[in-house]
Amino acid sequence: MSPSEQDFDLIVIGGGSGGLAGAFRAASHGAKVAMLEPGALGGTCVNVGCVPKKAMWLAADLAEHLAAARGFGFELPESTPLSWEQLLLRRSCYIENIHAAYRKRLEAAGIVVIPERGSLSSEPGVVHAGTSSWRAPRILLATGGHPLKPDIPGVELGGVSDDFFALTAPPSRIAIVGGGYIGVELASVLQALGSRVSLFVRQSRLLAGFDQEITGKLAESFRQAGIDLHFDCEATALEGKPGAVEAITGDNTRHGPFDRVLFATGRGPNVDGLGLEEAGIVHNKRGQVEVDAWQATSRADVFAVGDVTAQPALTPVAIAAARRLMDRLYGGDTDSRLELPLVPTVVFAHPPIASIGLSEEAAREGHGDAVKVYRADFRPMLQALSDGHRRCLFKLVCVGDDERVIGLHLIGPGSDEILQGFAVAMRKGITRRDLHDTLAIHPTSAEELVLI
Ligand SMILES: Cc1cc2nc3c(=O)[nH]c(=O)nc-3n(C[C@H](O)[C@H](O)[C@H](O)COP(=O)(O)OP(=O)(O)OC[C@H]3O[C@@H](n4cnc5c(N)ncnc54)[C@H](O)[C@@H]3O)c2cc1C
Ligand SMILES: NC(=O)c1ccc[n+]([C@@H]2O[C@H](COP(=O)([O-])OP(=O)(O)OC[C@H]3O[C@@H](n4cnc5c(N)ncnc54)[C@H](O)[C@@H]3O)[C@@H](O)[C@H]2O)c1
Repeated sequence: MSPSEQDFDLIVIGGGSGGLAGAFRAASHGAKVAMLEPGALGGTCVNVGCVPKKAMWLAADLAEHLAAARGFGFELPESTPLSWEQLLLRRSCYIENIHAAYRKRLEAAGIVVIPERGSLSSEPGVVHAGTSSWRAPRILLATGGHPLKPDIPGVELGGVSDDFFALTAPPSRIAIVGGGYIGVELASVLQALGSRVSLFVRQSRLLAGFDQEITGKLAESFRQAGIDLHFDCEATALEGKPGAVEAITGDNTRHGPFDRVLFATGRGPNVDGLGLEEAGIVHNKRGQVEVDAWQATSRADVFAVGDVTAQPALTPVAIAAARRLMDRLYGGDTDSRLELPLVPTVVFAHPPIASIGLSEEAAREGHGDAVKVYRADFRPMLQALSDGHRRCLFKLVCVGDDERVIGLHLIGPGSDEILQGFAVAMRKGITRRDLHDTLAIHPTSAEELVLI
């Protein structure tokens, strides 16, 4: 056998959230693993997703807390400018530490990292990478996704979320197109850090699929914060030149000029050059690899996890899918697989939204009059003490005589940290009575959920 045909038990294509989790878990069960990753370790989440996004969100949160501190009596100067350069430096140091930690763990686990783009072969168990081919009886596809732009004239004048992370200074006027997770998060961070943001949403609401009352509150907060919000408004063209771009919308209105336009109009799977057709791997119309409940593709040796599939595009979903798959393939746990109905999620807007289970609309559609909704609408103590305007709305969606909790939706400061523990409880199938039987922790915002 030539060196390029070295045998592994598993070849992982992609070193992002899902690929790394799969490689580590398989190796922990004793598998000999190779991982192909031509880019930075950690993929989207670590380099151009969750992690740098959260750094920016924390900066925006601190800006809000500085205002609250003044309300408490701290004598801060009128203007407390942010050094964008310093923030970016801190952010990249943090990310470099993650890379270093991964490198150390990969080495310790004996995982061979091949810095090449991989593609499947029509021959089962073979992966091509550069001029080499590698063999393993099992292959994991974890190639993730990339931002999509709409097909409109002048689209090249606009960027995507990756370009947001490359900004060396905050734009003074920016347009963001798209009212999903990324559009909402970027709009909110940039406005809080001093940009004037216009957000163009083609639907009549933010964050389709989330509880509508909660997203209505977010829209209200955005308007209060000064975000110029346009609903039912599709960008049909961009005109101008870099640094002075106008957005033309469906009704032929011109908006701008903006120094930047960013598209946050969804993401597509990284399947170009992956050899799916040659390998006979079935995918859907969007190119996402079809997997069954066991992450198996249409070819017996190939499995897939994460954003390259149609499963929810969230890091913990990719990680859980990969770990459970490896526990099944190499750890002897024959029942191990991802269970999806209850996916907790946070939208890191200002204020944040945290959500699990059915929205009020979805619950009423499925369960009609058996649904009962309880609300706590209050001003958190920090806001009240500092004359802040932020309120929290916590919603409990219950069904049946025993009031089983089937949805929990929070908006307001602290929501992002509160949901995780309640997600554990939801998995256990709690009722409203269980919440009432739990002693509150006082004084907190979270206690509202057991008193609701
Ligand atoms: C701006 C933004 C913010 C986000 N915020 C959050 C958040 O707060 N919370 C959350 O849960 N999720 C968040 N997400 C989603 C999350 O980042 C993804 O769901 C997650 O990274 C998916 O992991 P993955 O392993 O499937 O793919 P990725 O992390 O994208 O990794 C795929 C890797 O495969 C590599 N690759 C691609 N093609 C090949 C090939 N042919 N050969 C070898 N390697 C290849 C790529 O270089 C990449 O490193 C965010 C996403 C974005 C864009
Ligand atoms: N906090 C988090 O967990 C987090 C944060 C960011 C991203 N993500 C993940 O990444 C995924 C991708 O994020 P996203 O915001 O790009 O996608 P998304 O699917 O959440 O939202 C895309 C938005 O763009 C709109 N859109 C699509 N085409 C358009 C067009 N031509 N013109 C105008 N609007 C258009 C859609 O209607 C939708 O509102 C998310 O679905 C989520 O799973 C998660």
